[in-house]
Formats: sequence, C-alpha cells, structure tokens
Amino acid sequence: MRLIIREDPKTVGDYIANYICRRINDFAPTPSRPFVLGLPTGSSPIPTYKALIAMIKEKKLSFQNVVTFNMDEYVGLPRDHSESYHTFMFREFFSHIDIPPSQVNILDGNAEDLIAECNNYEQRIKEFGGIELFLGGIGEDGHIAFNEPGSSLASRTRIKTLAYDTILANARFFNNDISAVPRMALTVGVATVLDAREVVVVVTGQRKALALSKAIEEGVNHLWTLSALQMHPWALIVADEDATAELHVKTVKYFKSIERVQDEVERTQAELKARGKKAEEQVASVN
Ligand SMILES: N[C@@H]1[C@@H](O)[C@H](O)[C@@H](COP(=O)(O)O)O[C@@H]1O
Repeated sequence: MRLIIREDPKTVGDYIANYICRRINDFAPTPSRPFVLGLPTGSSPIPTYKALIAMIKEKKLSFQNVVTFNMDEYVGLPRDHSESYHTFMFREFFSHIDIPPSQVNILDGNAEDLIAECNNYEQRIKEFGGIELFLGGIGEDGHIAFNEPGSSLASRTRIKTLAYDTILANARFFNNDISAVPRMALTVGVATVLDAREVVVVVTGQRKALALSKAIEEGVNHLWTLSALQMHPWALIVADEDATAELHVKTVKYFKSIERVQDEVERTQAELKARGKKAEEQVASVN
C-alpha cells in the first residue's frame, strides 16, 4: 500500500484527479473497451470532482468512454431527494462532464426487490470485466463505502444497517435532524472493492485521523474495514496533513521518503529514456 500526503483537501483532490486522468488516458478507452471507474460520495471527494471537471472542460480528459459504478445509496430516500447519492453525484459531478448518463450506475435504494438489485449490481460489474480503479472515501469509524464496523471482509453488494455513529455523522446533511437520516443503505461489499484492479482512497480532515492510523498501522480488522486494503496488491491512500494526526512520526516519514525515492527513480528513468532517444536519433541521422 502507498500513502501519499498532501497539505490540504484541495491539493489531495488535485493529486487524485491527476492520477485518475493519467490512468484513463493511458488506458485509452473506447466504446467497446470502456474504463470502469468506481466512485464515492461524501464531502472528501468533492475537490477531486472539481479538479476532474476542470480537466474535462479543458479537454485534457473525457468520460465519453468511462463507465461508473457508485459505492452506495440510501434505502428508501426518494431518488430526487437533495441528499440521495444519486442527486449528489449528478449535482457534484455527472451534470458537469461529458459522460453519457446511460454509463452511470448507481444502486437503486427504492428497488422493489433490494436483494435482487444488489445481486444484479455485482453481475453488471462482472459483465463490464470488473472495476479498473475504485475511488473510495471513508467514514470516521474507518468504514469504506457503507461497510460499517464488523462487516465481513468477504462481503459483496448488499443491504446494510447503518451504525449509529454514521447516522450521527451524516445528520449534518439532513439539517442535523438525526431522525431524518435513513437507517439502511445498499453498499458494495469490502470484497467488491478489493476485486477492483486498483483502489485509491481519499482521507482528509482530523476526524478521520484515528481511522487512518488503525487502517495502516495495525492489522487487518473487520472493525476498521479500510484496513482490508492491506490485502490489496495495488492500493493507494491520499491523505492531507490533518488526517495524519494519529500516525506515528516514523510512519509519516517513511511514506514521505518512499515518495521522494519514487520521484527520483522516475526522474532517472525519464532521463535515461530521453538520452536513449537522443542516441537513437543520432544513429539514425548517421545512417
Ligand atoms: N457512505 C459514505 C461513505 O462512502 C463516505 O466515504 C463517507 C465519508 O463522508 P465524508 O467524506 O463527507 O466524510 O460518508 C458516507 O458514510
């Protein structure tokens, strides 16, 4: 697992947006081979969405051949409610970009048969060949998507009862009226996230600091479901300085040094490549 630390939520968002932009452009998606991207809601990914919107407007990136799968949705909240995740995604992201709405997948928390809705979601992900990159956020209790403490690390898309802590945390979106926060949600499972070929998680703010330390400094544990990321072969967490408040100084220094060395390696590789190209050109001009 890699941990990248940036100054604040804005620079975290810029880093992740650049990262996703590079991945999608390198993948060079086409209609028959789209880039399949998993997406979260919450306040943490908003700076990433803002930066991606700017890149798409500047034509550095396109979502024409991107298919998205959102992580979760409340059960029983009307789809057009201002706090449904469906409304959130269109308000904060999809309405501002060039993605055809038919390529957006969001769980339907009002489906007549919620179990069938969850199973079909897993099936649809499979039909697209799996998720290439899953972007996630976390709750204060370390939950990824709505995989609350105690969720099976082998879980798949299903109905989940929300933890009281999550209901309290999300009341801020419902005029601080706890009774207005839905009690249940549909969510991809921990295993659904781990199945993605790459996972990137945004963690910002001091209120996420304990969760971050539990997830990366301690063992894999179902009480902090983000920790399951330790089992993933290609996982990246991008955090701001505030979110590192509970980490050991040694941990922060370690991950910062890894980034420095990685930068050096990449610079050297680029220099060698450029030198090789120049030599090739010289040989070609002599011939
Ligand atoms: N189900 C969502 C999570 O997917 C999200 O990561 C979390 C964090 O939200 P915020 O980024 O606003 O702290 O909120 C909810 O619980």
